Amino acid sequence: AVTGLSMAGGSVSECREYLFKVLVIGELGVGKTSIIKRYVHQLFSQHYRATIGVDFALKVINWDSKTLIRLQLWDIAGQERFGNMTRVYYKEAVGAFVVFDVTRGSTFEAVSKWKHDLDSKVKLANGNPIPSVLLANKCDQKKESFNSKALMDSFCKEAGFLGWFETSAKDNINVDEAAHFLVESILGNDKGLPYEESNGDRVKLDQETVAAESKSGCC
Ligand SMILES: Nc1nc2c(ncn2[C@@H]2O[C@H](COP(=O)(O)OP(=O)(O)OP(=O)(O)O)[C@@H](O)[C@H]2O)c(=O)[nH]1
Ligand SMILES: [Mg+2]
Repeated sequence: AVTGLSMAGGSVSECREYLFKVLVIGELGVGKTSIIKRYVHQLFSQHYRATIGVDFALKVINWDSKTLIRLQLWDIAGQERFGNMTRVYYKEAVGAFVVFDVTRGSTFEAVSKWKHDLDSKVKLANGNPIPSVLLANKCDQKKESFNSKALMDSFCKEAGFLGWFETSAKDNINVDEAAHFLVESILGNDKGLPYEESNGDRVKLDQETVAAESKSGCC
């Protein structure tokens, strides 16, 4: 199962491996856990079980022939509601999704608070806010209060989001696209990040995980 990596032989040293900690935040029940489950495991469940505290998931991405990205997704319970623990959870994150539910206007109104909580508690090494993307989730459903595209664009610009996507964890709409967009922005900020590691020993250590979680090895 590890042929992809073993065969690479001498060229392994040309690979780059990144570990990116990415936060998923937003109000109770907006679909944070569901989006992650869809993205990482291609699964969806109608059943709602509130996350307690924080959960984790790992997505290994063969970004291109020379780049392997390990995306560590931090699924933070909506019931944390920008409390004291969020400071601990946000530590060293390099990107974030803020999620709201298009069927519940109140969850959109809370977006600014989550964004403010994020920006006040975590920053890039250069002092800039970490890249963040807004997700308007449950777009398979009837929208209660959902702004026009133009309004969403200007809201994002004002609030400091890099962009926004209408997503559905249920119907698998825009989940991969949103993740790709965020990772691209994070990679654009990569210079000097402490999380970058060149391949080498690290790859050997992680061989089994990589082989288990991705269809083909990096490089
Ligand atoms: N129709 C529809 N339902 C969704 C979608 N995403 C999530 N749900 C449902 O919404 C409910 C809440 O989803 P969760 O993913 O548990 O929400 P959460 O944001 O993790 O909630 P907390 O952990 O409490 O913060 C569940 O019943 C899901 O099945 C979606 O895209 N479409
Ligand atoms: Mg959850």
